[in-house]
Amino acid sequence: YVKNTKEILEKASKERYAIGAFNFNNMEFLQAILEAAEEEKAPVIVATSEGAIKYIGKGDIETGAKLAVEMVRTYAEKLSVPVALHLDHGRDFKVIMAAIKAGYSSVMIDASHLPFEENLRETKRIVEIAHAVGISVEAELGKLKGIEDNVVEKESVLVDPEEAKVFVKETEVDFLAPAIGTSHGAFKFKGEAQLDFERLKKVKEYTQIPLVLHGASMVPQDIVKLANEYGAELSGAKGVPEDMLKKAIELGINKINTDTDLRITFVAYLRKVLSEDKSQIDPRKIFKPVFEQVKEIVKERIRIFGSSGKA
Ligand SMILES: O=C(COP(=O)(O)O)N(O)CCCOP(=O)(O)O
Ligand SMILES: [Zn+2]
Repeated sequence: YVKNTKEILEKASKERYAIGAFNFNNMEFLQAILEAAEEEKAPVIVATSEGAIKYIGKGDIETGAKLAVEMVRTYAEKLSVPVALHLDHGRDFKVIMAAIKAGYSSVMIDASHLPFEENLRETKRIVEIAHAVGISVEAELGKLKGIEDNVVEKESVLVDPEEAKVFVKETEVDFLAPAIGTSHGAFKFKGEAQLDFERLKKVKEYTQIPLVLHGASMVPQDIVKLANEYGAELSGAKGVPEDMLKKAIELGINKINTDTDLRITFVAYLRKVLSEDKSQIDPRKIFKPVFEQVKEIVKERIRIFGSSGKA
């Protein structure tokens, strides 16, 4: 169990590969992600958003954070690969404190919806507290398009590399998520997929710290098609193409947030299993083949990110 996420990201940054940061909301997704990392001999980051912590704790933040840490630590001590637990999109101070107290390896303070100076101040405050207890901090500059938790970002505001330089220097944040055109969910990009690689290059040059890509799911069309064949309505779903992910990694992305690809795989195969085995009522028999597929998609992502065999 990695005590602070910066450890594994600094190595990835030096060697120009990326580590997957896969979101989980329950035991089965966590199992699939950790099995995939073990089979790929890859360091891995597992992440819970604030919504995931509330879901795991049935509304009680302390319970959710504690249970997440216990589950991850218990599984991780049996594995040969490094596992870090990260708070994704921390916005509520109470939730960030609960994660730190429970023993998370890193926390994200997401104040990117605030003006620059306020984002800087908020981030600085969390960095001081987190660093005092030896854990790493992620922050975000610029805004993703699409729905971010309860904030609907109509227009994405891309990162300003000059601001990034000042921001990292002033806050001493350990890794940064620069907005370069991605958005959360299964419907990315208005038209053609495009990322602002020029900005990314400058942010890496100016900050020299590990960088994070949010909204990085690829939304595989074959799995979307399968889901739709079994009754889902996901037409028009679109993700980040593989060549763009690889280019982003070459230019300095070292942590890649992936949630939607696991969700689509889960939904497609759950629908398939339920429609093919109509008398099955044992959840273990329903979930086993479904999460086998979730594990496979995580392994595929780990291979694309270049972290296979890096444990
Ligand atoms: O960047 C990503 C995932 O991007 P993706 O949608 O492209 O997988 N994330 O930070 C995941 C955010 C999940 O938040 P919530 O649990 O509130 O739905
Ligand atoms: Zn995100």
